Amino acid sequence: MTTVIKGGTIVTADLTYKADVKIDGGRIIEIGPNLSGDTTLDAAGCYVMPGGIDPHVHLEMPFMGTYSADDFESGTRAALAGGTTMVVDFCLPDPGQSLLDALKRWDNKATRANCDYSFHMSVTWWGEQVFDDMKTVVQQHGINTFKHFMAYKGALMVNDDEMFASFSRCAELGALPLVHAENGDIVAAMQQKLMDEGNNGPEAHAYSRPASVEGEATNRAIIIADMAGVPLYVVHTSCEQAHEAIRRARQNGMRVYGEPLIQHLTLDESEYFDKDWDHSARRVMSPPFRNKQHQDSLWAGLASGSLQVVATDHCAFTTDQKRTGVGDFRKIPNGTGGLEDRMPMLWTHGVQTGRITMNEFVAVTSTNIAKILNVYPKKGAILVGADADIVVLDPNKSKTISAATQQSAIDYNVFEGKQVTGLPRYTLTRGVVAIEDGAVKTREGHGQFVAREPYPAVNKALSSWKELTAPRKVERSGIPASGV
Ligand SMILES: NC(=O)NCCC(=O)O
Ligand SMILES: [Zn+2]
Ligand SMILES: [Zn+2]
Repeated sequence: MTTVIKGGTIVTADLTYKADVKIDGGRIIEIGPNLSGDTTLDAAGCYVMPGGIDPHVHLEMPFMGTYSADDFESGTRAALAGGTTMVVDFCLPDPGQSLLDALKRWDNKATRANCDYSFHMSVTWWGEQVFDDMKTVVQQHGINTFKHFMAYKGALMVNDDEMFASFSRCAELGALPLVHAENGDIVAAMQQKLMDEGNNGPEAHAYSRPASVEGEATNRAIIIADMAGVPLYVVHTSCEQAHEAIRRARQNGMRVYGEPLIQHLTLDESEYFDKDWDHSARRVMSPPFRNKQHQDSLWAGLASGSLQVVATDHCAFTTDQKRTGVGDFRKIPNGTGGLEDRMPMLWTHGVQTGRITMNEFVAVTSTNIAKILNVYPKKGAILVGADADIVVLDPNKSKTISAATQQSAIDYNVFEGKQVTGLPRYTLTRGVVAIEDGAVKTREGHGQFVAREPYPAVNKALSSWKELTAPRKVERSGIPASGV
């Protein structure tokens, strides 16, 4: 059974042209004019683009004494409704737990996914078992990325020596380390100080995590990665200080990638000063929202290429869950939603305002991360042979974002009331129509795990350069006698 997407304009990271797209067996089999098939999807007036890839989600995440409310079913349904066709979640081993045991749990949770997915592995503790498991994870489980939390002291945080050991192991295995970059020691001290002073509301969450603690940690992670001879991906880059460290490293020839979130690009710190406790607490996430100057820096990074990916860090908690932190902001579960809204918000605030082009939109929502994760062109491309993960975006279709009509399981939306234009007419996941003009036709369990090979090229280049420039003993003749 073939499907043809007819009459649209194909928009990829580097090309814009009119053509039809023919699909069979979940893949693109032909691109060209006047194609016909068993089923026709009308794309007149629409842009036919690679489906979005969100490389940063936490579905049913065990965190801060609870679980994030969207699981792989509701989370991937929300993703598809917004034009995202692949998500990457973070497998989180408990302290002392083997990486492989943790992975079994994540494999079980993900069986309900409506779209394709993959996993990053988190390094939450260090020891011989983790060292050994990392190899198995890369070589037998299709995971080539390892996440390190520099924050959440006493829980997920790892120290510099552990990071250096893990980054070095990544270098050997052809894997890419990821970091949540905030100085966890300073955050913990600032949190205590604020509480001691009676500053216990959600705004204190933001006060305890200023941009400088993110900038310092980003720079430190970059130096550690450089010493280990490995590329680095910095998740949820929210401020100029972190962006500046990434920009400088890239100018110095280091392979460092930065990932702003749609929340940081479009929402600011004023949300934390709202008189309504619930309103502010619902927006508590780490790093917190910043001011307009930081937002301008992030937008400039996307336009100039110093930042490469827009994600969501979708980690949604209900109002009831957030209320655990009444009287102590440290107990408010950290995280916000965004999976359904990333693409429409970025189209509206990025493409429509002229901050980024349509092609840059495709690059930062799909193609760049497909390349970074080593799944291009299976994902992130409109090419013959690629998976038919496609969004047919209608640039004239509008809606007002509202919790009342969203797919996410939570009872509010941080973008509530925002008007967005540019919505999917169709979202296809491996050739199957999941969204049709707002109607949700997702199939629970349709999603498949996407295995990712290690990266021979980048890591080989870095290790060759490292070897070439390594310190060498100077051989000397006629060494003078010791002066003692
Ligand atoms: N970002 C956040 O506040 N929650 C999710 C966990 C993380 O990514 O740090
Ligand atoms: Zn994080
Ligand atoms: Zn996260």
